[in-house]
Amino acid sequence: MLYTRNLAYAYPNGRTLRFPDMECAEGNVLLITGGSGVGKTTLLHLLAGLLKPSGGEVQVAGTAIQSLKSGAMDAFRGKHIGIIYQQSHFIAALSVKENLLLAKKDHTRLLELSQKLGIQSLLHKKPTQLSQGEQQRASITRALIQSPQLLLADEPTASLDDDNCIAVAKLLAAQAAEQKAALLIVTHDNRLKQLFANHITLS
Ligand SMILES: Nc1ncnc2c1ncn2[C@@H]1O[C@H](COP(=O)(O)OP(=O)(O)OP(=O)(O)O)[C@@H](O)[C@H]1O
Repeated sequence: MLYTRNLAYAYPNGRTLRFPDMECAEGNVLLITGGSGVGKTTLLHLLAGLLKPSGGEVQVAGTAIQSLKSGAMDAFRGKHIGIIYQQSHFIAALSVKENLLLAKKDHTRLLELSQKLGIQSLLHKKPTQLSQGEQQRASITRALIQSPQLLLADEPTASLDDDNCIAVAKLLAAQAAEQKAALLIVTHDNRLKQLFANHITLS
């Protein structure tokens, strides 16, 4: 589902970041950890096609995404890749439900996912009225609504307490497995190492 070969990225006037080769099959989880500044966010942006690598290859669902032009990349991302950020970036003036329907106007799917993720009673609320853990569950719902084949999660548990951290991470993995999505979690949160065996540390 996801694999990379010889992936590298050079920021203008910066050093070249080189990443170990990685693979993640559908339904599986790959955890990427590493300290501040090692390139976790850069890697996630390369895998999402938000940055073009200066070298190497990223394959998602059989497509070498580094070769796609920007319009085609945007369309590919919308169809195949769901991204979950540490901060949920919801529009404050809209309800949670309205925010989630912006991702895809599919009421049936939204209802089904909200029940699974236990947020159906929160849909009418404004995002700021949700706790951090609830916001993360809403973010996961938003990423899942398009049934992506690749789920990328950037520090999804960093702002959560231990109980919520484990609950959110397990929920994310369970949903990825159920939908046969490959799940890649990029984090400096060492608490997640106990949950996921498939693990690469960047340095
Ligand atoms: N726009 C930029 N221009 C030049 N260098 C950059 C830029 N963005 C990031 N870098 C450098 O690239 C390296 C990797 O940054 P990145 O943000 O990917 O690390 P990270 O592992 O996500 O860090 P953190 O955990 O602190 O968020 C760092 O050395 C950083 O200084």
